Order: sequence, then C-alpha cells, then structure tokens
Amino acid sequence: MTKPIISTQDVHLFYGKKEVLKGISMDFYPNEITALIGPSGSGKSTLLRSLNRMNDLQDDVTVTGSVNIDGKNIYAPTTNKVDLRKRVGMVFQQPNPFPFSVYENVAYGLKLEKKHTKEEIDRIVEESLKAAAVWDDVKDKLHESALSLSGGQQQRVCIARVLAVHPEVILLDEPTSALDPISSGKIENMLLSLKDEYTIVIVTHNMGQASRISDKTGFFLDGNLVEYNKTKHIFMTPSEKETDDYISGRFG
Ligand SMILES: Nc1ncnc2c1ncn2[C@@H]1O[C@H](COP(=O)(O)OP(=O)(O)OP(=O)(O)O)[C@@H](O)[C@H]1O
Repeated sequence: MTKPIISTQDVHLFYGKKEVLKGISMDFYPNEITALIGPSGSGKSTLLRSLNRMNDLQDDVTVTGSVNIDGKNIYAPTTNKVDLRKRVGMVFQQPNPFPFSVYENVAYGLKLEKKHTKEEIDRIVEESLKAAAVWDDVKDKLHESALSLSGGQQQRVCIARVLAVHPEVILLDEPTSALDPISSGKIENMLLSLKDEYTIVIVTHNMGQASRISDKTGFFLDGNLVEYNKTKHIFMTPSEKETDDYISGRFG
C-alpha cells in the first residue's frame, strides 16, 4: 500500500470565533492529483492553505488537529515554515510574478538558498520553465520583465518558480480561473505531466477540469468534507445526495 504524503487528522480551523473547517481528515497520495470542489465559502481554500501553514500569516487563526507530512505534524512549534513552504509550494489564483525578469523570478528561491553555482541556476531555470511548459514562449525573453507576459504565461512562470526549488507537493488555488481556455488547457496538460514527480492538490470551481485531471476529488460543504473518493466515483456514482446535487448543478 502506498503511504500518503500528507495526512490531515480532524482539522478544525477558526477565524476568530467562526469555525470554517469542522474536522477534516484527508489523505493525499504521491503521484496523484487531488481536486477540492464545493460551493463558494465551503472551506476549500482554507484547507489548501492549512497544508503549508499559509493561514498562520493571520493572527486570529486557530487550528486544532494535525497535518502530518512524513508522519510529523507541521503545526508542531519546531516546524521551520520556510522549509515547509519549500517542500509544499503554492500557486495562487491570480498570477503573481515578482516585478523582475523571467529569469530572476525562477532563480529567486535558488539564489536565496546560496548553494548553487551560476551554471546550476541557469540549468535549473531552463528545466523548470520547460517542465512548466512555458520555455518556448520565454526562451528569447528571459531577461525581460515577467510582467510583460500574458496572464497564462505569467501563471506558468509562477509554476516554474515553485518547481525550481523542488517541492514534494504543489498546492494550486484555482490556478486557471483568470485564464482563457487555451492557457487553461496548457496548464491542465502540464499538471498531468508533473504528477509523475509531484503530489498535486488543486482547488477548482471547474467541474470539467476536476474530472479531466484529478485522480481523487473531495467535495466540501459548509466546512465539512462531505465525500472524498476516486474522481470517477464522485462524478459517476456519488454516495451522498449533496455531492450529486452539486455536481449536477442543482446548487452552488
Ligand atoms: N482571512 C479570512 N478571515 C476571516 N474569514 C475568512 C478568511 N478567509 C476565508 N474566510 C471565511 O472562511 C470561509 C471559507 O472560506 P474559503 O475561502 O476557504 O472558501 P472556499 O470554499 O475556498 O470559497 P471560494 O470558492 O469562494 O474561494 C468563508 O466563510 C470565508 O468568508
């Protein structure tokens, strides 16, 4: 049996007194894409952000339960959050390149590590841009501002920036919702090719996207994980009425 790379156990999360995650237990497996679906406000992004402690940036947040990576609770006080976010990288809904060149965007994390030669950084930048399926678009403008690229190209550069530091897990929060269908399709194909090497968790409102690319799907409603199963099962023969209602467009 393959072991999960991330395992959440009875995670409750409060913003102030408001409970937005109500006891989430969920395993994420290597080399799989897991989609988190559900109506607006159901807690998908909050759960995603709890997997690399992005929620801790706010001080009125309380988390109970545990999120284990390789058997260690990332909420233990000894966790180094910088290392954690290298292992568990994140891509946001709006492409957010730094106002630097394409090259500097992708090299940024590597330069902070201060353990690579210039030649190694050049190689990793190229490999990461290739893996993110944007090399052909940018190879002749590596030293131009990333902000001059299209939204779809910027998003792929942001994915290359995450790949450059070799994470184990990639979290994506609605990464294609601001993009046109062609750019979205490129990102979907890229994610499918990346799952040989990475564990991928994606929040999406696009049911077609979830069914095209994910191996497993979790359906969230009002802070609860209503159903979590193989994507085929969720879309073809959901066990819960709420899941069926949501995927067939009866609410949300
Ligand atoms: N920073 C915050 N401070 C206070 N409440 C928040 C914060 N972020 C989210 N919430 C609340 O937590 C609940 C869950 O939000 P979350 O963003 O996780 O939902 P979601 O399912 O990802 O929604 P969407 O699909 O609209 O992004 C919502 O009621 C939201 O208003």
